[in-house]
Amino acid sequence: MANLGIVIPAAGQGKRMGAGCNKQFLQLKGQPILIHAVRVFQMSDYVSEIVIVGAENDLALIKELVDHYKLDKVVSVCQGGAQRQDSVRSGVLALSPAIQRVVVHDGARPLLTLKDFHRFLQEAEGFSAAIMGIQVKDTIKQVNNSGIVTDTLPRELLRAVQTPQIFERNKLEEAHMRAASVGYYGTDDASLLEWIGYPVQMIEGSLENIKVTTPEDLWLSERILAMREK
Ligand SMILES: Nc1ccn([C@@H]2O[C@H](COP(=O)(O)OP(=O)(O)OP(=O)(O)O)[C@@H](O)[C@H]2O)c(=O)n1
Ligand SMILES: C[C@](O)(CO)[C@H](O)COP(=O)(O)O
Repeated sequence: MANLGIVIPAAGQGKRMGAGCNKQFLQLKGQPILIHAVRVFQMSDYVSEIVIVGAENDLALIKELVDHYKLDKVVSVCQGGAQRQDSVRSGVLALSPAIQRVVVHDGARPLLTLKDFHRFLQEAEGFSAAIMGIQVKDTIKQVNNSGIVTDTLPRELLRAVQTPQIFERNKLEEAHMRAASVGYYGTDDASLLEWIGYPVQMIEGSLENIKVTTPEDLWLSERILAMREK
């Protein structure tokens, strides 16, 4: 399980947050969201290196934060691309050749605990690709372009997918390269392996491991952190 490489995509624009800056620099309990997201991997004995992928204009600030918070497992802060997938691809290529297993985790998911990460690693052992996801609580319907419901999907088979996602490095690289060569885009990394036909194992995630996407997620994140302090 040791010798893991971590890729943190953090090169988004945070448009849905509407903060006028990259949402990952907004503070949660006095520290940037991005730092919360990275720290869990800095603390894990299974992790040997971390790559953070940032937007061109954010690279200097990310490097300053890495120094300030003494994140000495961060081996590279590299430039991302137009889509999340382009950013992850750059990050994977920046890992050192010794890394055989890669974990991808959104820079906008600051609430993953070390305990949940280690449980995930344990349950992912033996699988070439595994992802965190949670059972959906609502009924999910499919609609057409006019908003007419075309299907009610079987809820027991549905999962809302999170990160971390773990992969054998050669399969992740292959999937990213093949997708890039034909311009195929997926909303997560696992979908690229699924597209090729590789199996991906689902592992139970955590309700608290939310992605900070819209302003109410910030409020919820503060509440979750406050609850953990009790
Ligand atoms: N070109 C991109 C787009 C997204 N991300 C990262 O992927 C994660 C998940 O993306 P999301 O929450 O959608 O972030 P944004 O793209 O910043 O949000 P929005 O779509 O609202 O602009 C974030 O950590 C984000 O920084 C990235 O590295 N490179
Ligand atoms: C990878 C992800 O966090 C899984 O839920 C999600 O798909 C990222 O999507 P986004 O549109 O870039 O937020």
